[in-house]
Amino acid sequence: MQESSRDNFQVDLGGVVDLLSRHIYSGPRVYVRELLQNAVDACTARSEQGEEGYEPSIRIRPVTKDRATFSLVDNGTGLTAQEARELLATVGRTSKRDEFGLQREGRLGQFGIGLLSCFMVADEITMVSHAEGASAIRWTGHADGTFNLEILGDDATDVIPVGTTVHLTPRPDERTLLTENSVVTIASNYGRYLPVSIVVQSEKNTTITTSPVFAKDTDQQHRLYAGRERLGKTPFDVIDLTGPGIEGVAYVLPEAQAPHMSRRHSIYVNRMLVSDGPSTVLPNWAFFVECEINSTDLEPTASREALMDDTAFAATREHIGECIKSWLINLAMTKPHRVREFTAIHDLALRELCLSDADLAETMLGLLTLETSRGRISIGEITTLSITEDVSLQLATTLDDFRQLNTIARPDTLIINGGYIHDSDLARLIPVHYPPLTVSTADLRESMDLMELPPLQDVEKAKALDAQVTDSLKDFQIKGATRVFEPADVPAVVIIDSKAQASRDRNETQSATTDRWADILATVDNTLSRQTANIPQDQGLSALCLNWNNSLVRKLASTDDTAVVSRTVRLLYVQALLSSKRPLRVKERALLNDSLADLVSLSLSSDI
Ligand SMILES: Nc1ncnc2c1ncn2[C@@H]1O[C@H](COP(=O)(O)OP(=O)(O)OP(=O)(O)O)[C@@H](O)[C@H]1O
Repeated sequence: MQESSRDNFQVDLGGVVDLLSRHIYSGPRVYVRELLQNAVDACTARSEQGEEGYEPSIRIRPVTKDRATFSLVDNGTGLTAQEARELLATVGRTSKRDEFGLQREGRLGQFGIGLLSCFMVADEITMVSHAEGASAIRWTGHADGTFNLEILGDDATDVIPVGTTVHLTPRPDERTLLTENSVVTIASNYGRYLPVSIVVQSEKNTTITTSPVFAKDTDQQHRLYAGRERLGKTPFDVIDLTGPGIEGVAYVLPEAQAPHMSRRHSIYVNRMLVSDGPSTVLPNWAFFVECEINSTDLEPTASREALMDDTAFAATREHIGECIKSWLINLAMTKPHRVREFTAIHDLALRELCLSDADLAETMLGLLTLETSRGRISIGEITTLSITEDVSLQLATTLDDFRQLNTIARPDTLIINGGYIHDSDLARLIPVHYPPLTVSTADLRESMDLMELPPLQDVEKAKALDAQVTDSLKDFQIKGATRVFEPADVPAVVIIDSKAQASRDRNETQSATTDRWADILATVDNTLSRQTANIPQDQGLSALCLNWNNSLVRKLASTDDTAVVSRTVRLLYVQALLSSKRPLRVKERALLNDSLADLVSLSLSSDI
């Protein structure tokens, strides 16, 4: 026969108390927060009873050289003996949840463990409490999981005001945390915006509570001042974040901010500080603000040091994002000069924002600037140019392509540099927000094909010159391609395709590195050369385009002295490389030196 029985789990109370008090919280300083929380909740409960003239208040008396005990006094509801037995002595039992297990509105606590945090600083917690109409009690809890409850007589009850006083006698190692300075600092940190007056009473009285910067009646001047206190500089502006279940401000940073640097955001729940550091409650792109918010919807975890990542969290995040975007749109509409200042400071953030939000892009895109073949101009100016001058917009997707295309751009084309972060994506938004404009991807080969050829009567001369260029520069795999382009004083431009560029880089590294690494690079280069061997030579895009408009080039085409042509071509190649801002490789530096030396000796021998 099978036997079965149902038993309760056995709980080692001392172990549970130790676990909860020492391991759920980040450190012992949170004992102040947990006591404040209980005191505020008790005052809130008493306020709800509608007693006339009731003024909630919390007073803290830190330890001093003459006072060995820390006390926190509230004039809240107090506890009856029955409640003390049930609520204080039962771990996990709380009065702050309703019959459905939901946290009561406006309460800070909900888990029934907060009081245990006091065991991090003291071995004993004593609570003297008096609830209206009941006898006062003295409850003492011990870290080993035991407690004493004493019901006080009428004489004592008569002189103890309604409310609760918690007494803690600190362990010597934690005493500092219960002295005046620490208590003021910790209480201000967590409780400065709490809705009940808190005063620390010691040699002097220090009022902890202050009106929150995000309170409805705080004017903008005061908010800017609070921002200066916090950031150390006056914020560019302060954005109001008030909405359903949330009150708050976002300080717009007055200086550029690296996107990867996380800012400190202070997040309060029911006016008690929960998180004071980087937070994902702000969208990633909002790295140009620092926030102070208070929510009635966000839910702290049991440690009260983090927030649950739930639907309220997502809604808060969305709300904050929307407020910041509306502020920007409003600024763009009403204060164009301010938005230009903002753009100058937080350019990168704005670029990211426009890419992630179509509404914002509709208003802000025109303000962003892009580098173009006509200099750095705003997208608004680019679109105006395109419409008024019938200029076609072409996007160079790499910096190198832009540099090359820039030199050969036709007057009816505007080349946009998409080589910097976000710029290609932003240029591609132009047709979306400014139809019917189009932006095509610029193609080096096509652009070269579109360049004008020399006039018919000069074609043969130009072809011969091209052959000489190809021969003079065969070591560099550059072919000659004489064309007609502006400006006439530029004799040559060099066009190098990305594969050729990669090979240039490998060759350079090969010549400057150790034998073993050079061997590896040589193998890579040979393999790649074999792979591209089937591509017809004339399809390679690396070319030196000589400018038939340039008198030196035309003179060169009429010279029979092949040595002079070869030297000049090599020099023109190096000059073109330098003016396209490409660094010279070892081989190219040698070529420059040799060509100059040749020219010097040529001119010396002609002098003799
Ligand atoms: N100062 C006080 N005045 C009246 N009742 C109190 C006071 N402090 C504690 N209590 C009672 O003791 C209960 C347990 O308190 P405890 O701090 O352990 O948990 P909690 O505040 O309910 O929840 P949490 O763990 O989230 O803080 C409370 O629910 C409350 O009913």
